Amino acid sequence: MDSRSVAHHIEDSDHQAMAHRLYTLVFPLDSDNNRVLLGLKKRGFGCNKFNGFGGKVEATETIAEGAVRELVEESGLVATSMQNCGLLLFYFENDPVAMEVHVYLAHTYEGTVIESDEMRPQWFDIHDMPFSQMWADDSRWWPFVLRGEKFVGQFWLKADQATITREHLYAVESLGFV
Ligand SMILES: Nc1nc2c([nH]c(=O)n2[C@H]2C[C@H](O)[C@@H](COP(=O)(O)OP(=O)(O)OP(=O)(O)O)O2)c(=O)[nH]1
Repeated sequence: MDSRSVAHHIEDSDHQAMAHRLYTLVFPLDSDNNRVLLGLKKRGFGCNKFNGFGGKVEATETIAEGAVRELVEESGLVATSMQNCGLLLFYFENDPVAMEVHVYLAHTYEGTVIESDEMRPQWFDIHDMPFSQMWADDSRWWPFVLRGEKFVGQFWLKADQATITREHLYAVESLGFV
């Protein structure tokens, strides 16, 4: 069990004991213009989907460090302030390892947006997200972001990694355990 995992704080005894692989997911916001930067994933897991910027947390870094690193690698932006806004847990059919995704909003950042090998960045209106080209769960929890609510979402998926068979999504006062 990864000691950085926060899954044991989630009241779900069936899943607390599972191994959790840690990921980050960062959404740079342009609040003045109500825009968010997404990237079209060009390869690998989630190919051809728009998403925030993130990936696996490496063994030698904290989750927040991983979030900053993945953002700069995939978008060119260096976050100067980030807020942890959500926690997503994905359980795939026939997979003993759950995905634990730490979601952040980047309110300020430096640098220039660049296309990377992995992502083609594009700004979107926060009220007009390309959900048909995003992961199926994203349209469920994005409204929490719009309302400024922190959230925890647990999603159970079929082995096709797309079909949600069950979900438990709720607002939390704090993600202080993260
Ligand atoms: N919005 C959203 N993001 C998701 C979902 N599922 C999921 O893994 N992600 C995110 C978490 C990570 O940011 C990203 C997956 O990480 P990755 O496989 O690209 O990780 P990586 O860059 O380290 O991988 P690699 O290709 O370099 O080996 O996708 C989902 O359902 N919705």
